[in-house]
Amino acid sequence: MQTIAKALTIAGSDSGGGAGIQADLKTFHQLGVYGMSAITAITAQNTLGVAGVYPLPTEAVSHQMREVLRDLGADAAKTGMLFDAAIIKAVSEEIRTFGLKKLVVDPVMIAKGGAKLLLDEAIAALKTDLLPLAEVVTPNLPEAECMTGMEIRTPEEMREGARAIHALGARNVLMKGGHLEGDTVVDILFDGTNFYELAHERIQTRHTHGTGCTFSAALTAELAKNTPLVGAVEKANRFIFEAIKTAPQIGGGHGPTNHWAVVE
Ligand SMILES: Nc1ncnc2c1ncn2[C@@H]1O[C@H](COP(=O)(O)OP(=O)(O)O)[C@@H](O)[C@H]1O
Ligand SMILES: Cc1ncc(COP(=O)(O)O)c(N)n1
Repeated sequence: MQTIAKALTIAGSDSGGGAGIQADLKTFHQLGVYGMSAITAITAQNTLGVAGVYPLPTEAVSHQMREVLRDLGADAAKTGMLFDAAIIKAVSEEIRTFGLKKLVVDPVMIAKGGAKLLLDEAIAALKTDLLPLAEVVTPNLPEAECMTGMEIRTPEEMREGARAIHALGARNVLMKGGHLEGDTVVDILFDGTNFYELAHERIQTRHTHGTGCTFSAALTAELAKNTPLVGAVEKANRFIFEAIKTAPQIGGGHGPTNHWAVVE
């Protein structure tokens, strides 16, 4: 009998359902992976923005991870919104204890509307505690700038930024290019030796809430299914493209993407 692949998301709850834990679980499910969660913070938000952030006690985060991992186990895991240094340290410790190898770190910092999902005091812990545990880290350009102190405005600067983030200890860096201008969106994967470019047409839309979460969840799901890294990144790239293209157009602001997207 074939056993089902399992993935764990360690992230914040988005009451609006388009980002965070909700986007991750929907994406895992759509890609045929059993989804589990450890919630770090509850946000009160919708497509117009984040109205409130309620972090959970550190022990509540560790406890969820321990209960899930000691019983069900996870073939891959991802982190999203972690909010503060204490949560990052607690999450890193559980990842080390359970020896989770296929870890995708989405270094969520600021929501599209501008709300802080990671405190400034947590950046150092993100770099020193969590990044060295990452199989892949998936920064967008502002996050990459924050982690490196570099200005990243061109594809060449994206490559330099990826090198600098790789030097912090992540085994692979997937630099997302959604924040650059142009008709084409280029994401760049760096494995420490080679660069791989993934390019697709830029879709003109305001419905991009949770794109980073959905992309990293798709990548995690593929890794859980044992898809090799480059193939997993390609599949996640196609999934987010299709999800943005067929977004359900709901809510008065930045609406969610289509978590029912189908890619071969
Ligand atoms: N307008 C768009 N058209 C097509 N793909 C997009 C668009 N915006 C983002 N993407 C894709 O969605 C993913 C997330 O991109 P990005 O916007 O850079 O990150 P974040 O959502 O973390 O800010 C990337 O893989 C990128 O290729
Ligand atoms: C709980 C939570 N986690 C992450 C995001 C980032 O969302 P986006 O990808 O739209 O910046 C969010 N808005 N809320």
